[in-house]
Amino acid sequence: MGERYLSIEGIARRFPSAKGETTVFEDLWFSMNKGEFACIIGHSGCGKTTVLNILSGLEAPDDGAVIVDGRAIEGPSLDRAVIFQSHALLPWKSVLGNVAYAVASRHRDWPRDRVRAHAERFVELVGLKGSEHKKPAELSGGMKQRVGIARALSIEPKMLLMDEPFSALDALTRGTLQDEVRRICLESGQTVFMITHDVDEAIYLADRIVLMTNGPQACIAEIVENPLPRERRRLDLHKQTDFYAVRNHLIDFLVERSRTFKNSLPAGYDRRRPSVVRPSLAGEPVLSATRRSVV
Ligand SMILES: Nc1ncnc2c1ncn2[C@@H]1O[C@H](COP(=O)(O)OP(=O)(O)OP(=O)(O)O)[C@@H](O)[C@H]1O
Repeated sequence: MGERYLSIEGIARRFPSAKGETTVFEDLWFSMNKGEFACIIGHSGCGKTTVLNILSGLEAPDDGAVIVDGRAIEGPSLDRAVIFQSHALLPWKSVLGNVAYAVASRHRDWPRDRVRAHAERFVELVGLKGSEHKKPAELSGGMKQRVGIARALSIEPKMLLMDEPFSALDALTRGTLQDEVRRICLESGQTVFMITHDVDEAIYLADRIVLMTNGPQACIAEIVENPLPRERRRLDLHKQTDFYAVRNHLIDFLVERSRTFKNSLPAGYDRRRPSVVRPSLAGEPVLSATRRSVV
């Protein structure tokens, strides 16, 4: 990690509404380095999916820009793969067929056997070897989500964009897939931006957690740096010294400060530089701040 990969620069999104126009969010600033894993947390309607759509290139911001690898996003790119909560698989194609379809779109000059071998590698990576000839209708929710993950990973994107990818799964499958995605992302050095409502999931997966205030006119309240060591195991999280410090901080934000934050902004608050906080049992240091204190 280290080199800057993505910069969100002052983006806003507005939609027509009964009152004329609603600003969902405005003046969002956030940047990510290559290989970083960021989660975004905020209440329903604050605009998380809209931000992700803008990062994918499916939507354009009304103000501001997103720069990736030095260039403004102007549309979708195979460099940025999206994993949705619903799997969006092609129902008439097999597991392997769904993945191979993505590979063939990425590598139009590859012969069929090379496409197939590449797709097989990713089907195996997500633990679906043996089910490669099944159609989506024959798969459980967890298996379908694995196909979606294999399909996104198979095009070897520079960035993964994930919209609550595990939320529809049972707890056991969710945990296993979280482990696999974390391992694969760490090994591949992919940059990941993920939406989640699950505080524990964010603490397990993310290097940094972006906290959005409630909408409309949502903004980034704070960037939370994860104090846990990067080498961490899901089942040991609760034994980590700072786990409860960061967990309490996130829950406190969701319960209270996401609602009140905008009304208590100090004069001169600079949205370009939201506070950076690293919760710890040893106190709660604000690493950089444009406001005086963190509750
Ligand atoms: N195409 C659209 N036209 C009009 N309003 C829209 C459109 N897309 C999103 N919105 C509105 O923008 C707001 C933010 O939507 P978005 O789905 O980004 O929120 P979210 O934070 O992802 O919510 P959730 O957590 O429930 O998925 C909502 O009020 C939604 O109704």
